Amino acid sequence: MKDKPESNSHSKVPAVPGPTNPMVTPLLNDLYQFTMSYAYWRAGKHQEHAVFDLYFRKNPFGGEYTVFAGLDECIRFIANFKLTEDDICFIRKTLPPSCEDGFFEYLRGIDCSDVEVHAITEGSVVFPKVPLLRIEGPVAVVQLLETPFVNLVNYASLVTTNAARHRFVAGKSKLLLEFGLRRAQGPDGGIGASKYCYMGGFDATSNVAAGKLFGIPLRGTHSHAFVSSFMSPEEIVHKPLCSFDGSTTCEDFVALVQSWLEKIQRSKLLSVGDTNQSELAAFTSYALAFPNDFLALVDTYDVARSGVPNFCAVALALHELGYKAAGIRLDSGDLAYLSGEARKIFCQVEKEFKVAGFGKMTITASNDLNEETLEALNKQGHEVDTFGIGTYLVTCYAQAALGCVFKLVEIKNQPRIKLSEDVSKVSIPCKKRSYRLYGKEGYPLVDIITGENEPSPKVGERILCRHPFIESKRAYVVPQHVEELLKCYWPGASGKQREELPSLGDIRDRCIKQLEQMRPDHMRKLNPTPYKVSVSTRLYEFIHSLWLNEAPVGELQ
Ligand SMILES: Nc1ncnc2c1ncn2[C@@H]1O[C@H](COP(=O)(O)OP(=O)(O)OP(=O)(O)O)[C@@H](O)[C@H]1O
Ligand SMILES: O=P(O)(O)OC[C@H]1O[C@H](OP(=O)(O)OP(=O)(O)O)[C@H](O)[C@@H]1O
Ligand SMILES: O=C(O)c1cccnc1
Ligand SMILES: [Mg+2]
Repeated sequence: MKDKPESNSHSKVPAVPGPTNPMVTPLLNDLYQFTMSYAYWRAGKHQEHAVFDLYFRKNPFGGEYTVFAGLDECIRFIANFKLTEDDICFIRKTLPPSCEDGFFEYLRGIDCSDVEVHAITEGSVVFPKVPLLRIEGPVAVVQLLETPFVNLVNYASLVTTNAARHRFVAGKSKLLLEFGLRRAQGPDGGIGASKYCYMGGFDATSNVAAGKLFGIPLRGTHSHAFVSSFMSPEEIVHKPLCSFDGSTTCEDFVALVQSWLEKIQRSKLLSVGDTNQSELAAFTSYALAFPNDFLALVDTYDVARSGVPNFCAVALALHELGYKAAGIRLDSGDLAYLSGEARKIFCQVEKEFKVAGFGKMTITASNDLNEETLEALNKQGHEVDTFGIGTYLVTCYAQAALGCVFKLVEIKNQPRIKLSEDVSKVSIPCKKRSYRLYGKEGYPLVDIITGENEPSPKVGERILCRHPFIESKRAYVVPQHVEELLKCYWPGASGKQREELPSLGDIRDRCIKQLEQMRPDHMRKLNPTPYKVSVSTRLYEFIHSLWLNEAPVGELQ
């Protein structure tokens, strides 16, 4: 994994760091992209100017929105696109021996300096059929970008959307931690999940490599292994603990904890019996290691009878020395009920021992959480402040893939269409522009796709927005604000101004802001209202004339 800027070997293109994952090279591709490339070359078509759109057809997770992610990695990929001698040698061995040498000479010379990429800004809320990226350039080169681009955008957008959905259910006030590395689909899945869950609105990750690579805040607690590794308090040999301000030293912190446990046990308000002593030893030992960040996993033996009282004894001992404990984690059982029980005990401790703020102790919950369990917890009422979420989040358990596609829409200035029995799969031809039109209340109303050379929609001017395929579906819109969606992120040889690639933090901010800006009925979990995606009248008529032109007329017998 690398993150430092590289000087791109070819002079015409600006320096952009390589892809995060060094496995992302021109060979991370489907074989058919190379065979097609050869066939274009053999036919003398390889330099023909082609335009492709990358888009998806259906929002994931039964929702009505998607967050676009992966653009930064796509631009890193093309900025550094170069086949090595070794790569060319391998392609030569792989293709049939009849393939002519000239093709390999051609491969040796190609880069993406004459490819132009327009894209929607990463972190934007996006909708089906609207191009996320428009890629144009020599057909044989752009063809080689299909698989890597779709690969870089698919999971990135899916998991960012999944994170955004978890954030939506959890609410703004909760802290969300991504704990998925151990369950992610391999190392790249793990790194990608951490990066894109942060982008989608998570606050931190447990993944140390992602913290180093992307500057994502790192957070963590401890596991059951640490608790069960202790047998008794006698195991703790190093017992002194210096007070928070350094003015005194408690020579036997283990005894101090024990004395606090006895006070808790004597309290009528708390009514605590014997607790598990090996658990107490583990907590005491952890507090000695991290007196400023003491957090305990309290569900190894019995949350209410042992884990929470033991935690309170250690936290009160730390408090006596001027420290503030960080909180508890629950990792099994009924999280609504147990978080409520823990909160009651914390409030009783605050009252009994007059420790201001103890009742507000942070409660973290984990264990197979997903949108549904978060929603169930909300319905029941709970006292959890922080959620640690792994498996369901990073594996995108509710939907395995976002069906992004990469379709040819124009070649040599000639619009192309892909027809299908399934109308939703018919591609929208031509090199296009797209706009988001905002209404009176400030919400986005509709996205409209137009031909490249049509005049743009204007604020205050009524425009007819048509469903791309269904004639009867259309609406007039008078936009209060118009935002052009596709921006130039890689100018190729066009000389256009290149958009800066924003930092991960800026993309995350954009994502959060865009999600908040959506009309609530598009965002709700149950039966959300579809957001409208439309085309201009001119594009509508053009699509349908091309459709009729290309579709053979059947004959009934
Ligand atoms: N109050 C609740 N409402 C709905 N779902 C909950 C609630 N509390 C916990 N859950 C979820 O219920 C599931 C419980 O998991 P499981 O049946 O494996 O039990 P467990 O508590 O993990 O048991 P074990 O002690 O064996 O680890 C988890 O997915 C968890 O997120
Ligand atoms: O549940 P997830 O959403 O995937 O979150 C991550 C899980 O990983 C850890 O334990 P692990 O699951 O490895 O052990 P456990 O099965 O004993 O809980 C942690 O305690 C969480 O339960
Ligand atoms: O820090 C934690 O509590 C953690 C990290 C990864 C997985 N489960 C829990
Ligand atoms: Mg678990």
